[in-house]
Amino acid sequence: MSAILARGLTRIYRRSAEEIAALFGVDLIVEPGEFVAITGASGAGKTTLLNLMGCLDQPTSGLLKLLDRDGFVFQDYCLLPTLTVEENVALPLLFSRALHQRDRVRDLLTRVDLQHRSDHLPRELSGGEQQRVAIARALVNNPEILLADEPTGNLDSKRGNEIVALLRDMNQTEGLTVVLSTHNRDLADRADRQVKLIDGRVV
Ligand SMILES: Nc1ncnc2c1ncn2[C@@H]1O[C@H](COP(=O)(O)OP(=O)(O)OP(=O)(O)O)[C@@H](O)[C@H]1O
Repeated sequence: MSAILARGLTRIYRRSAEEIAALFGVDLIVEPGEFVAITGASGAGKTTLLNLMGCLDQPTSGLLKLLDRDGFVFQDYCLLPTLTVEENVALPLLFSRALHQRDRVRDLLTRVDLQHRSDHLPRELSGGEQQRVAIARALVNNPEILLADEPTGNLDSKRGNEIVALLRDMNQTEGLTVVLSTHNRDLADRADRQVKLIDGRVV
């Protein structure tokens, strides 16, 4: 079974009389354990595609099948400012009705090398550190698929490389399926496969 299967996936934004086809007839299969980079110029439809895969948005038409629960990482981290690092990572457990699994949270914070910062607030961390907290949070419910929209977009190239190395490591050691979008050619080259979008279509 594929991790992600999209057939004829289309998303049209309607604003009064205007229609913008952000994504048009996209066919895509991602196999379990793959590491795929979605590339393309600004406005090509990368965010639209990832939002659909993450069920943050609904397609206008087409078919989308997902193997299992997914975790989502945003370009601008989306951490809650008044919660500590540990509380941010534990937050999805609340919604999945799991008890606060302190061991799981601690394990993930160790994995992203932030075990010593668990009591800090997001504003006390650098951008790269905040993104590592966001990755730990996305993984806390043991998803099979990790979706990351420009996870390195706000970071310098050194920090960006560290984030991609971390995702690559999770992919190789735990078989996590990873789909990320990026403008950065070097980062895209480190994926198993690149899927390029031009004007909402896969080329
Ligand atoms: N809510 C919206 N209403 C109308 N048009 C939208 C909306 N969101 C996105 N679009 C349009 O859909 C197209 C695809 O946008 P999308 O954000 O998916 O591109 P992207 O490849 O992620 O771009 P970037 O690299 O700049 O983030 C663009 O033309 C954009 O202007």
